[in-house]
Amino acid sequence: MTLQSAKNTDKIPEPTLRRLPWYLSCAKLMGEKGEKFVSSTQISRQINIDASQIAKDLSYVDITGRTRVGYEIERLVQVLEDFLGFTNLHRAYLFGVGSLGGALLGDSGLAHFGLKIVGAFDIKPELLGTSINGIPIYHTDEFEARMRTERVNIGVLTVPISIAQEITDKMVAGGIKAVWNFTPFRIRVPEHIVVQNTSLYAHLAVMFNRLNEMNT
Ligand SMILES: NC(=O)c1ccc[n+]([C@@H]2O[C@H](COP(=O)([O-])OP(=O)(O)OC[C@H]3O[C@@H](n4cnc5c(N)ncnc54)[C@H](O)[C@@H]3O)[C@@H](O)[C@H]2O)c1
Repeated sequence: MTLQSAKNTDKIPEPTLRRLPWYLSCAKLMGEKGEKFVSSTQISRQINIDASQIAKDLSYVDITGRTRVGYEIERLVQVLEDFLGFTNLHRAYLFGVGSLGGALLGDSGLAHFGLKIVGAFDIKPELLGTSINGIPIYHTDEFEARMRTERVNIGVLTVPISIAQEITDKMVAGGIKAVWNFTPFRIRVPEHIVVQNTSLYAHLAVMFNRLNEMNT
């Protein structure tokens, strides 16, 4: 008997997509410890998410668990990495090499999650012609020309808020298909462009709120 044999073909919900990387990290860690199988109950204990929720989430990916033993770790890791798009590197450009943009360029972890930043753009003369973590920095005016020769479809936006829309428009006109927006500005894009807004501060607000709840 299998834990679940039929793959769920419904559109995958966003919360599920956000939880899958947690399962991946957990499975990897257990694999490194020499385990061969992992059950949803074991994952549940590690990351404090309901086991039935984990089994439901995993029904969206092409993996079948076995009663009592669970999922084969090696296969689970491979299937999740493929499903999440972490195995084929997505090429990206970054705009705005300031304190946040510079830190992102320095983060080799992004490549492990499938994002390879192949170039960055800024306007500060002292940055041009230099590189961070092997990633070259060019003048923003060079973007269109570079887009014609490099296959890049993601733009990471870390410019000042005042020019967030202007740079987004430039990216889209140049052929960028998805924008990872770190600015607090709600950028407007045509329908076929994917936007992911990310804010560290939003998580901070959740933490403060929970902290207050705990201490009242
Ligand atoms: N999402 C988050 O959690 C988070 C965290 C920190 C900062 N931010 C946002 O990220 C953005 C950058 O913040 P920061 O602290 O790194 O600012 P910063 O001032 O250190 O960096 C901005 C960089 O953009 C460059 N720039 C200016 N005009 C440009 C252009 N036309 N083309 C390319 N680059 C240009 C500047 O020269 C500078 O290097 C801001 O919008 C900020 O609000 C978001």
